[in-house]
Amino acid sequence: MLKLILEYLLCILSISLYLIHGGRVTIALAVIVGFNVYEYEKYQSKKNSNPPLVSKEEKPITKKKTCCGGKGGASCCSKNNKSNGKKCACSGGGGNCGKSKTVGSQGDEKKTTSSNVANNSNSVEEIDFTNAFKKVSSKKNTTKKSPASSKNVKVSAKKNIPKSGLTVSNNLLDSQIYILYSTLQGAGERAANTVKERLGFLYPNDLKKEPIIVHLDEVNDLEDYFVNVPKNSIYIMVVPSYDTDSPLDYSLETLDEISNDFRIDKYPLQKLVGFSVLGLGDSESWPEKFCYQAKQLDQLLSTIGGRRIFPMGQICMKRDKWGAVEEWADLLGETLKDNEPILYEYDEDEQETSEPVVDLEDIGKSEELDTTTKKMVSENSPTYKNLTKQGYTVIGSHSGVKICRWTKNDLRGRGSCYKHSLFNIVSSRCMELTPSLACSSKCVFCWRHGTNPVSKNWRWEIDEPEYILEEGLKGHYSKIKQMRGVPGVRADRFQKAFQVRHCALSLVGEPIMYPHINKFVELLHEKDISSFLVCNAQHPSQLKAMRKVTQLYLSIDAPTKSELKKVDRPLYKDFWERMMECLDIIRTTQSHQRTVLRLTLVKGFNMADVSSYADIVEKGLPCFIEVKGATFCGSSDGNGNPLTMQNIPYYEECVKFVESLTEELNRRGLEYGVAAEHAHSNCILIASRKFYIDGEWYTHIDFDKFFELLRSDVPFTNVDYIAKTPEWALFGSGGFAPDNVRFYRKKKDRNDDTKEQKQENVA
Ligand SMILES: Cc1cc2nc3c(=O)[nH]c(=O)nc-3n(C[C@H](O)[C@H](O)[C@H](O)COP(=O)(O)O)c2cc1C
Ligand code: SF4
Repeated sequence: MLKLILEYLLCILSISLYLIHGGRVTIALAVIVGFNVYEYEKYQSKKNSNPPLVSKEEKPITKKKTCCGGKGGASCCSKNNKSNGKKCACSGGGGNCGKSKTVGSQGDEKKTTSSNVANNSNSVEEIDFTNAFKKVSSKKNTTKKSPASSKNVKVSAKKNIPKSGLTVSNNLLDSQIYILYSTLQGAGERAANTVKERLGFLYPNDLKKEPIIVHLDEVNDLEDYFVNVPKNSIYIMVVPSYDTDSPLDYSLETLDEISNDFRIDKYPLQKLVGFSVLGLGDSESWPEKFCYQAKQLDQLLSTIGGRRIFPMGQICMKRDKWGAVEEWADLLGETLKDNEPILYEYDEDEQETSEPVVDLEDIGKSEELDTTTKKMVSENSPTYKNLTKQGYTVIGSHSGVKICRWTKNDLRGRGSCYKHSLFNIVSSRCMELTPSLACSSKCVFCWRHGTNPVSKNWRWEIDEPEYILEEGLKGHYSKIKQMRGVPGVRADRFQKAFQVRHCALSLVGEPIMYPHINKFVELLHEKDISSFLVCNAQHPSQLKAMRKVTQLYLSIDAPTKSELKKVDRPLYKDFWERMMECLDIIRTTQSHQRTVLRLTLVKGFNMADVSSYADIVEKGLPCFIEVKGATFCGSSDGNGNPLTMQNIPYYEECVKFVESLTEELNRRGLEYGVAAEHAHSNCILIASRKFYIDGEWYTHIDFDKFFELLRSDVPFTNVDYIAKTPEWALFGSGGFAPDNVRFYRKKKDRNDDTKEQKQENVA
């Protein structure tokens, strides 16, 4: 206003002087006035774009952002547009507001983008959703960018995350603390317990809620933990680092995926009150990579919106004393008591991406793999030691072979496994092998859970199939050789055992994940070794691409989405859709194969809903349905297995289940019948009636015919290499082969049987 009056007076003065002096002085005066007005404008705009930096002592200003949200029409944005030449970051729709990306869901007016932080430079804005942190200073909005700062701005704009701010003073002690830990050998668990104990001293006087400890491997849905963060929580992450494959890899992979997933909120951890990471490592043996995974985790948490409330601890397990863990935890506790605002900074320069992953779908191009890719199980890794201790021979870096108890049994003339009764596999000539020790599920009944690597994608070095087969056979034969001194081993069977005829591709992990699975099966067939491939129904594209196998299994561990999630704890979010797709594939593309659905019954988990199982069978129309009671793997040895003996069904319960399922299938017009059994293994076979010829079951395999057909290059189907099911294997006959001697333990009870079964796997 004052400026206008001044300009008005000056104008009158100029005209008067012009009339008096004839123009020269007037021109000079007009130039002076114009210059001053210009200088004044410049000063005002500079003042607006340089808010004072907020010092730690200053109280954060909690005024909300001044953007119109669309209501202010042109006036809101035009000023900023004029001053810096950029679009307004208003998320509202009206007026002249420029369009820009908003973070997360629409209409959440508290969410701001980095660009609105940059543009509304004379306002003070909120930078998170929880009210735990508020932005008090936005960095200066430079119009001329140096190369470094332009890189920053670019990353920041892409990330849409504020670069710095102060938290509001909120009471951290009100939060629920989760201590999430990872471990392979136990130090991580011990450290997490120590942190819990030390923070526990603050409860209930200071801390309102007792800290909760969580083993990351036992979290059913890890993604959910980081996307749908529990309200008012603090995550304290305790993690060791491994330069070999370790369980933490999966957590890092999940966080990395979250940060790159366009479908979900990019900053889900903004809802977290805060986080802190405690890294464990060994700086003497791994000086270059000391606590490197803790650092990656710390950065990833920050990338998806997490706010560090306490500096990352890095503890060397060799050099530092255990007291260092206590010290870190105590300091963290002290910090929680302190309500002073915390400076939050997002430093793009420090953001590193975690391990590159190779999508299983792209694996055909595996030769181009990054040479820095890790080994799945390297020789110096604790996983390797665990596996070898359990009797596995680790082949190369991702395959394993082990002789199962049935192979030993059969060598001693005590009978084969259920696959002998059902399909004619002789256990003493069977090799159990997996080309992928890693799996994409964490099934509750898996005896290996807790020690095998888990991943959705293949992200490791790849061994050649020729090498795996050669070394696998070597490993298997060396274990057979060891049996020569065992009492009761039959010389004829011992001799034949050195010519493997069957390969059960199951053991542990998910064999179809191995990128060269087709080549591997081909090599088996070249050696007249039949192939029994068991898949977890999570990799439809690999299943579709499978060439001929002797028998193709899909494990169906539950008939409904919610039960499947509970039993298999799959890593894939779309696990149900994947399973449905696999069922479609075996009904269509792979219908020429001998297809089997394997149902593993777990009492209290997946036995109740017979009708839903019938839906599954109807969708896949398999040749066979192999129903097997789960075996007890022990739940007390810390393998994360929640099953108890109460979850193991009795044989009669399995029979009842099979009969009702068959009845239901027949009621729907699907022609299936109960064909064979192996009562000792709690295993019963339902078969399609196309294997019931002239009043007799033909569920066995004619292996010679299979190889003959394979070599003839003539297309053939599942009914072209069948053999009659012998009397002793038929349902109701028990399934014990006559040329064997039944062996009873002296004091045999159900628990003894279970102990035995612990050795047996579900191959
Ligand atoms: C095979 C192997 C690889 C390791 N790699 C690293 C490493 O890269 N960086 C590091 O700081 N520590 C490394 N360590 C040390 C572990 O992180 C350390 O011993 C930690 O305490 C193990 O925790 P845990 O017992 O919970 O598994 C490695 C240890 C082993 C056995
Ligand atoms: S049971 Fe099979 S599918 Fe399930 S986790 Fe174990 S290996 Fe994987």
